[in-house]
Amino acid sequence: MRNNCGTSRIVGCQFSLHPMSDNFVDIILSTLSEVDTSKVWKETDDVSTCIRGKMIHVFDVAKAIFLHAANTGEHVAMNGTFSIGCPGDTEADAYMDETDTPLNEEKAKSILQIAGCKFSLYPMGHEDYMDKIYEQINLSKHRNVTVTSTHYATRLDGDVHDIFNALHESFKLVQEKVSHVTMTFSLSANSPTTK
Ligand SMILES: Cc1ncc(C[n+]2csc(CCO)c2C)c(N)n1
Repeated sequence: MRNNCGTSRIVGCQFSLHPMSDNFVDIILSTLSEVDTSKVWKETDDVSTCIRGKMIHVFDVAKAIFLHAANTGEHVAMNGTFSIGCPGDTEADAYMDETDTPLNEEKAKSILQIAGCKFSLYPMGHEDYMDKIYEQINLSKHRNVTVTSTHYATRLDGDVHDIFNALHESFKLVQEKVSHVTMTFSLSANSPTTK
């Protein structure tokens, strides 16, 4: 395989939560503490939060954080980047020995929330990268979300569980073929702007 730029299968997600509320500090901090992050490495600063570990837990935690924040009813935005196979990532502190049971699904599944999402896949160092991207955009159409193309991104509308499922599946399938992949996303819930 020519994609040998990374051997580790640590997944990371660097993201920021932006609640459009006077109460933003409480919403960010309580969300970060309410969600069970014990199966991922986590670091928060004034700009963003980074979580790292097994793919299943990184997606579980990212989804739960967005759902808990949106469940306040406030207009909440979340932007971030998922990454896998980054040559600079190290496995040492990445919680790679955890079992595969996601810790937040039980609580999160009862939260029903509609959202809009724009995502972009970046399969790194691959000549056929546009084919890899189109494959996933086409597959998204069968994942219970409305798919629209827009400049530099694909828009997904629907339930947050279905949106995260589509993001997770796209990311998982691409990294099986391309070692180093990043995926950016931008989510918005409870926006006063109708589409
Ligand atoms: C997920 C996430 N992590 C960190 C920040 C940065 N940040 C902005 S306000 C605030 C709370 C008070 O310091 C923090 C940590 C963010 N926006 N979203």
